[in-house]
Amino acid sequence: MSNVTTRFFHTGSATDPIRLRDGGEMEEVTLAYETWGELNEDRSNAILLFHALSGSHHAAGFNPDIEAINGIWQPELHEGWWSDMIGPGLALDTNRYFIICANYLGGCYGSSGPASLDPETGKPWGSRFPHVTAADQVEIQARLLDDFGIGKLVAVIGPSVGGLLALAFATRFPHRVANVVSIASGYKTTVLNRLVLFEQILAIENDPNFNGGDYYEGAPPLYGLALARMISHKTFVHLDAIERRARQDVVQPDDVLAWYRVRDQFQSYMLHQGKKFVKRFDANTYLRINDMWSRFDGAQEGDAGSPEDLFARVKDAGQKWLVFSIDSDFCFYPEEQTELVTHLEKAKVDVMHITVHSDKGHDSFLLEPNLYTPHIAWVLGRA
Ligand SMILES: CC(=O)SCCNC(=O)CCNC(=O)[C@H](O)C(C)(C)COP(=O)(O)OP(=O)(O)OC[C@H]1O[C@@H](n2cnc3c(N)ncnc32)[C@H](O)[C@@H]1OP(=O)(O)O
Ligand SMILES: N[C@@H](CCO)C(=O)O
Repeated sequence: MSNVTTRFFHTGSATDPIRLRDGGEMEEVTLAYETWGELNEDRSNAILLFHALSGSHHAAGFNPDIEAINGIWQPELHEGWWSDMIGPGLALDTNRYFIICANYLGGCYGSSGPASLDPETGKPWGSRFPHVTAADQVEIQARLLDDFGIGKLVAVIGPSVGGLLALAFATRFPHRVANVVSIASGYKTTVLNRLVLFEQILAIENDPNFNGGDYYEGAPPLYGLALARMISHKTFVHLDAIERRARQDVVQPDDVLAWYRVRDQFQSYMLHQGKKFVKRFDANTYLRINDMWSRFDGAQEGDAGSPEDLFARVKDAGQKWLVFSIDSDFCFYPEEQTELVTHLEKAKVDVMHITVHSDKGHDSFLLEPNLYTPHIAWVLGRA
């Protein structure tokens, strides 16, 4: 895949502000996004991809212009997170499809977010950046599709938190999408997941530099954000995988996070993940997306009275679903993922459920896309 560059979509105005479901209002919203492939003449070959928690719009190829939050070059930012999935002849075949991926609202990779400048003050939004729900996210991205003149999508695809957004899009705009691919995601965030996310909120908000979210003129809450990542990372990678991945030869014994000196390769590995993460991510963005994820309930996001009501509209629209669950997932537990399948089956929606057997855990979709490509290619091929 050749170089790609970030594009920007602007929407909203003083007379037509973006109204968010929690009451927030924004006069102008910017979405950073990338596209791959060509939109055909009747605009009928588009696929909308939703990225996960800390991902960006840069899903494939090499993008030289993604700026990390601290302005330091981060290799993992410039390489697409799904380059093995998107490209000529790949599952998301750019010879056939036009793929779009946007950095979600509240993000820190170019879309409007807490670290971006409030047009009214010329200063970073910080604590004043509004809370954004999954429904808000897909309403904004539907505007991006309108701007392209795209009516109905071939598919929406989302892994992890992106899978929640794919569900929200498919149920809020049931007639605007033919196929839905949900990967390692679910229907409703469980109490356990909300508690894990709550610990991450506490880690960030109790950082001495947090300053209520208004830290951009001083030292950022790196300790809290690193700790939040360390809490979450254990859910992204299968616990056995951590033992395999934590190498002895790169232990950094003098490495400390605040006051703590690592004692073994496992602590050193986890500390490294935290320290690596804070170079590319913003704490306020983490809190906004964490909040969106924590409160996710498919029926609520779709303004439906029940899952039955919600999926009845999916059935009526004739959507086809492909749901992947990962048997070693500690982030979206398999039972969370199968709950989605159960609702779809009860509504008699055309759904194919694939359980991926992987020793990698939740991030299997990042590390071994080859386990997913044949099924996705088949589903899209029948479109
Ligand atoms: C769909 C989306 O939008 S998601 C896109 C978001 N992108 C990501 O999440 C990418 C970041 N990756 C991850 O978070 C996931 O861990 C994975 C599973 C995708 C792989 O992460 P990686 O960090 O690439 O691999 P891994 O978890 O094995 O860690 C390897 C790193 O740990 C280091 N390491 C290994 N053992 C130790 C140790 N004992 N002490 C210190 N460092 C260690 C390695 O040197 C390596 O360092 P590097 O990352 O600087 O090269
Ligand atoms: N590890 C990936 C997937 C988590 O959902 C991320 O940080 O976005």
